Amino acid sequence: MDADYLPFHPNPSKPAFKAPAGAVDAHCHVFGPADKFPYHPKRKYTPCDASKEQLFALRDHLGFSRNVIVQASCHGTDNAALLDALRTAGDLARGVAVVDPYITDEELARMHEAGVRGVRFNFVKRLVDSTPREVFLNIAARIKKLGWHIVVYFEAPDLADLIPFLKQLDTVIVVDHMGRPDVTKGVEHEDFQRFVNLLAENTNIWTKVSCPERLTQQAPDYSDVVPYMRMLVEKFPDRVLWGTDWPHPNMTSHVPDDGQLVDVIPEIAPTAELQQALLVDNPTRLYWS
Ligand SMILES: O=C(O)/C=C(\C=C(/O)C(=O)O)C(=O)O
Repeated sequence: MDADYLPFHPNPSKPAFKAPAGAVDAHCHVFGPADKFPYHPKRKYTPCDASKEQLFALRDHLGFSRNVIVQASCHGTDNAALLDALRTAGDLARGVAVVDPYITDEELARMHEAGVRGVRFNFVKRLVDSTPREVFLNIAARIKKLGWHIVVYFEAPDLADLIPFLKQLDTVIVVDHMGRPDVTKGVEHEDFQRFVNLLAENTNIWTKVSCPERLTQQAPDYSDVVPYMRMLVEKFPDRVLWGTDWPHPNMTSHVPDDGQLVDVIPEIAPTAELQQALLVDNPTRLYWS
């Protein structure tokens, strides 16, 4: 593992919040183990191993029922670790893969059979080299027949430039981590309002209200991120997802306590109805329908 990154919490607290039956951790990863599932040679970071067994034990510890496992850049387009975890979990997990344009229809079908229901387009420059937009459009066309959606990961300064591309995608689009707003600017700043307006004007665009641990300027207190998460839950209650982001790659400020992350949920989704939509109904509609 890269020396300057922190590992995941070895002993996360038991959350006080009781998740509703069927609750989904809709953004998490499996990494390695490297001796079985080596990391991609072109990766920009090397994480600590984080196994499917550890992920599923965390799911149970946090009182959740299901996972959506997302391919991370450290494994590139080698989805073997993801597919192995999906095949172990059966109906308790679904996946989001990263594919290249040369993938065969047979491999896509095998991924669907294993539980993959989307692909991820990563635009975060510290994580990946840039991919030509036409390559992504080609992949988007390839996955339509499978009914898959597209997860996108970008940082707030890149949003304005990405909007015309996003509008070319006629599937459901799920934005990771609220498009990573700069929480020092406030929810009314034009940058975050640009993101809010994008969802208001495009009902095919969803967002994960996740990663306060990455966005906060006052770790491990996440209160500066809660207003952003809550605004999106209240404005778009049927188009939000929540995830732990375990095992929290590339963290340097602190080691997030996954139990504490779960206990943020009632602050951002203050009613049982909002919690049901965020944790059960929305992920079920997108990944288990
Ligand atoms: O895990 C996350 O969602 C966030 C990060 C990494 C990735 O998503 C990835 O490597 O694909 C990050 O911000 O470093």
